[in-house]
Amino acid sequence: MEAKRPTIEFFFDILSAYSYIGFETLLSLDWEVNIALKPFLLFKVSKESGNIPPAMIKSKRSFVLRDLQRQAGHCGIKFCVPKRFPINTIPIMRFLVLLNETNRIAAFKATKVLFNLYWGCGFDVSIFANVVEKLAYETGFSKDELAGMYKKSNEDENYLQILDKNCAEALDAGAFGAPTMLVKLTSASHKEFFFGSDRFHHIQEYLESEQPALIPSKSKL
Ligand SMILES: N[C@@H](CCC(=O)N[C@@H](CS)C(=O)NCC(=O)O)C(=O)O
Repeated sequence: MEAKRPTIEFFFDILSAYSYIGFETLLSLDWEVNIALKPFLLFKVSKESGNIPPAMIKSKRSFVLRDLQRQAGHCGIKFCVPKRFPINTIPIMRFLVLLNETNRIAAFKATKVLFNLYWGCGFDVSIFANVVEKLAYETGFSKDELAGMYKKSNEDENYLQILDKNCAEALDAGAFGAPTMLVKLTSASHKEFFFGSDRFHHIQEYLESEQPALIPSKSKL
């Protein structure tokens, strides 16, 4: 009988460079876990937790830029500073919510495309025309279908509500930034909170504490 798998809920915003690194790292791990995408809004989570975004503190901003370049290089992830930052990611995050509700695999592919276009190539992903072609190529949807989904996600308030619900869920669990990960072991009744793209070794130890067999022995972070 197959072992039940733990779940990692990945809370992210395309605006967040460390979420980009966290997403790429998470996808590269061959852990036997379920991954649930949880699009949320970094600004809302920062504000409502009383945090100050790192880019607003001068010394932190210059460190963060160097840190991101070093960390992306260390992980073998393409990185560049986008021409426009910050951008309004609400419309594109609403679109990812819709996709995630209707086609999980396409949501993973679209998230990868959007992170890569913004943090890997520097394109302004808040302009749908800049991203639709690449999204169509990677997800298999036509450009018209994607444009229809984008329109629907930004007209139907249900998708904003899901985005807000994801923010509230993360905040309730103690979130103050991104990426936030909530890990649910199969035997646990609670979700364990982790913050940052640089804490996968902690998550690994946590997962191994329950079912070491789900983590290949070569998977040392
Ligand atoms: N050390 C973490 C830093 C993550 C980070 O700084 N994330 C930003 C958003 S891109 C944030 O939410 N910062 C809030 C904070 O550091 O309090 C990592 O490597 O991932």
